[in-house]
Amino acid sequence: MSSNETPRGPVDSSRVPRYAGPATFARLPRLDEVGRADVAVVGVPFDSGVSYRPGARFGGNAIREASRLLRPYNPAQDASPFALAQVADGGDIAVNPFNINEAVETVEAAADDLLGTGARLMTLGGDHTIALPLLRSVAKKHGPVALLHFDAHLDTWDTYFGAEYTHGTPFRRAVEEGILDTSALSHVGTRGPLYGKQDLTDDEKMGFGIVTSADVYRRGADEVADQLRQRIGDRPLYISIDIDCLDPAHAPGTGTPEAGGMTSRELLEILRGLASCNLVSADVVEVAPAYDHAEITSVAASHTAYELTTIMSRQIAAARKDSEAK
Ligand SMILES: N=C(N)NCCCC(=O)O
Ligand SMILES: [Zn+2]
Ligand SMILES: [Zn+2]
Repeated sequence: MSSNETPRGPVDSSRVPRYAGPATFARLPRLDEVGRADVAVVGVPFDSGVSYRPGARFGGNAIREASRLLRPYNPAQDASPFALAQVADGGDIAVNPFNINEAVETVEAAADDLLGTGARLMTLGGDHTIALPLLRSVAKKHGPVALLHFDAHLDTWDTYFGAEYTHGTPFRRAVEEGILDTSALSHVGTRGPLYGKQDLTDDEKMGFGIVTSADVYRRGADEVADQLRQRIGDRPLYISIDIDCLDPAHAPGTGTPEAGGMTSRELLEILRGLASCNLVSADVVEVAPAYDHAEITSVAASHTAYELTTIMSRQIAAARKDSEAK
């Protein structure tokens, strides 16, 4: 979209019932209908990297279905994300479910193509394995990025059954590959049993800071967001959100649930507190709808993606305004 074109927004739900027609994210146009997008929402139906319950391959479409009720104005950020920038649904990246290495390559190549058009990515997973190829692609464009990782788990383990690419290992690979800015790495929402204390020592050596789920409860969302914002500064930021960062009460539909998690309100409030960060792309992963009830998890995931999309749209609009003023 050039600067003077009006973005094409969602279907008007006061004219076409919101439950009618095929679901795109937030009832937005498809990418092929608008040509190019400032923010491309893409699904990655891949769950061959999971260690426990499968089913996240259906997560992207469940989030799209649950996103039918999103409305165009976001009062929490005082912004209309789909009017500020062209946001469009780029459909799914077709990845090989039988060959993880090939799937990882396919995700990276598809992300390269989309980022090459100038779009930022809002990816709907899929299991957490896919964060690695997404980060590789983002780092090709921006250099090593700051990472904010919301998850019950560290996902910095080494291997499972000898496999390097799994949903428990993407961030160790990313650190090894030098694609993360190790001065600004944080996990948020971490909790639950580990294999040993060494897991934490290794993680700290990689450069991660940890805000546990109990820290969020004790200190509150605003203080946590302030601390994270200071650590991130103006570095290019990637946010990866494993929906299991939420308590199973708020996100039962996921593959490796852990008790004692954040509420969806806490997650959304922390994200809103990060609105001034330079968010270059983001993912929401690990929604496994077969374990969900009443779309609890996919509704939470759709609102999470909506906040992230709003942050990106606001920044795109602000950058456009800046460059027009010059
Ligand atoms: N990324 C997610 N959701 N889970 C990782 C769990 C790895 C394990 O089974 O130890
Ligand atoms: Zn997790
Ligand atoms: Zn994870």
